[in-house]
Amino acid sequence: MSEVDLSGEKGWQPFDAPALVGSSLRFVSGDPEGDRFRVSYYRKPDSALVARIWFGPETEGPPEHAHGGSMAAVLDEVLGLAAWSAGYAIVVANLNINFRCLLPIMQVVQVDTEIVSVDGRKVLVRGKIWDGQEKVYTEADCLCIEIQAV
Ligand SMILES: CCCCCCCCCCCC(=O)SCCNC(=O)CCNC(=O)[C@H](O)C(C)(C)COP(=O)(O)OP(=O)(O)OC[C@H]1O[C@@H](n2cnc3c(N)ncnc32)[C@H](O)[C@@H]1OP(=O)(O)O
Repeated sequence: MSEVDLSGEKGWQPFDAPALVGSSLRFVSGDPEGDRFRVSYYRKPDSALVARIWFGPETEGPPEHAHGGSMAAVLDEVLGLAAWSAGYAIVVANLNINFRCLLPIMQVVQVDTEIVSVDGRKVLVRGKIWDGQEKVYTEADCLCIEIQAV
């Protein structure tokens, strides 16, 4: 497979997910040379977590487009990690996804995240998979629940 450019934008700081949550998180980001997902995480200057993600041929659902479950897996990981990176040790309790447009595979897209609210143990994270310019493929609200860190 050819080189995939997952570089971030000026001012984004690389974010080391395994250093924060451990090496168990391999389903989406565990095979950086593979044919499924390739992922790089960053923090923006406002410290929001952002990801650059390549959906490889093994994520295919509709011909030449990403399987909905592959997008769900990405959103589960990235939005959950956004809560962790903001200081909340959580698991995801509810993930509500709207698929807006078919997402072509074999291209790099971006996941942006935002911590919307914190209410006791409940942390609501919102995110989207988009082209980084204007085209939104998928939007999600993710309810995370704080747990005792393991
Ligand atoms: C570990 C290292 C990882 C390290 C890796 C971290 C990376 C993160 C990215 C990966 C994320 C995942 O995939 S995690 C894997 C997928 N997720 C799971 O398998 C989670 C399975 N579910 C659970 O374990 C449990 O249901 C919990 C922990 C989420 C909640 O159980 P609990 O601790 O008993 O809390 P509970 O009292 O039920 O709920 C607390 C409050 O949240 C509300 N609440 C709970 N669930 C829901 C819900 N689905 N929808 C609405 N509201 C809900 C309750 O009403 C309550 O509100 P109130 O009465 O207080 O108002």
